[in-house]
Amino acid sequence: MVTVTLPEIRKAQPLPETKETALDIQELDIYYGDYHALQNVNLPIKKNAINALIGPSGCGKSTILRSINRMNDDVPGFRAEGTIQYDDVNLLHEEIDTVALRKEIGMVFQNPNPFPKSIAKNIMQPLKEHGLYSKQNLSKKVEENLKQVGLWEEVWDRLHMSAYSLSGGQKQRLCIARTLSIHPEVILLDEPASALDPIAMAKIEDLLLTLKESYTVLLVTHNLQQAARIADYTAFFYQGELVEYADTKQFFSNPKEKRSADYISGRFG
Ligand SMILES: Nc1ncnc2c1ncn2[C@@H]1O[C@H](COP(=O)(O)OP(=O)(O)OP(=O)(O)O)[C@@H](O)[C@H]1O
Repeated sequence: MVTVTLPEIRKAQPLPETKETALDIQELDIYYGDYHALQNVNLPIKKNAINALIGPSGCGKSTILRSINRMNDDVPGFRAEGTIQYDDVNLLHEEIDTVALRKEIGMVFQNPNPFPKSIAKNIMQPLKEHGLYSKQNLSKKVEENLKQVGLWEEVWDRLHMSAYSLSGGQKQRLCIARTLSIHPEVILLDEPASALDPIAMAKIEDLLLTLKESYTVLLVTHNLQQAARIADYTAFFYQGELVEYADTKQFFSNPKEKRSADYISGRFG
């Protein structure tokens, strides 16, 4: 019999907890003026995994996404202390190039916000802006991107129609395709399916499960069932504090903190 040691098994098939960290949030404090919105948050965002941020309204979930992408820089009174480490860069460094940052770390919002252009141009525009195309391969790239989000079959014969003619779920998948077109490493999604019907939501969830093979996914969701269904890791926030971070199965089946148990059983929030 061939025996395999534990380290060998780990090497062959990484356990979820041994996944590499894509973004490492360390001692993060966020202020809006005098308001201390996030307090000493330490959280690893795992590579090639779906990382869910959950918690009641106002607990700071969107603030984390917006801080990673530096979208709060212009908010009056906003201040961030601590580190968000990405490779060898602290994303909070004041001299960071936010255009380059947003190419590596893309964002998808709650309400689908396609450009007021044709379906094809929604994909072409970022490709052009980032010099990622040649005339010969532009339509091929559009096709590839739309296939990546399962939209090609639905829209191939109306690529030149306005993106506004799509359904809500289709618009959201187009926005995800647009984000993917410039090859980010990390995708931040702020409640991407909360405005959608259950079928469109299921398509987004299936898509995220596919995307995690190639990308790191950081998902803010109010929907606990969604986090339980698709997230590999779950972080629960309450009033600006990270209460618990765990493997999703463990978090929902055996939370360590009373506040987590109360929240997932609907006793508050
Ligand atoms: N631009 C801002 N100026 C002042 N305070 C803000 C600003 N944005 C957020 N806050 C405050 O920071 C806290 C965290 O807000 P945030 O939007 O991150 O919460 P959230 O968990 O994403 O909430 P929701 O689930 O309702 O979107 C809240 O108390 C909010 O009022």
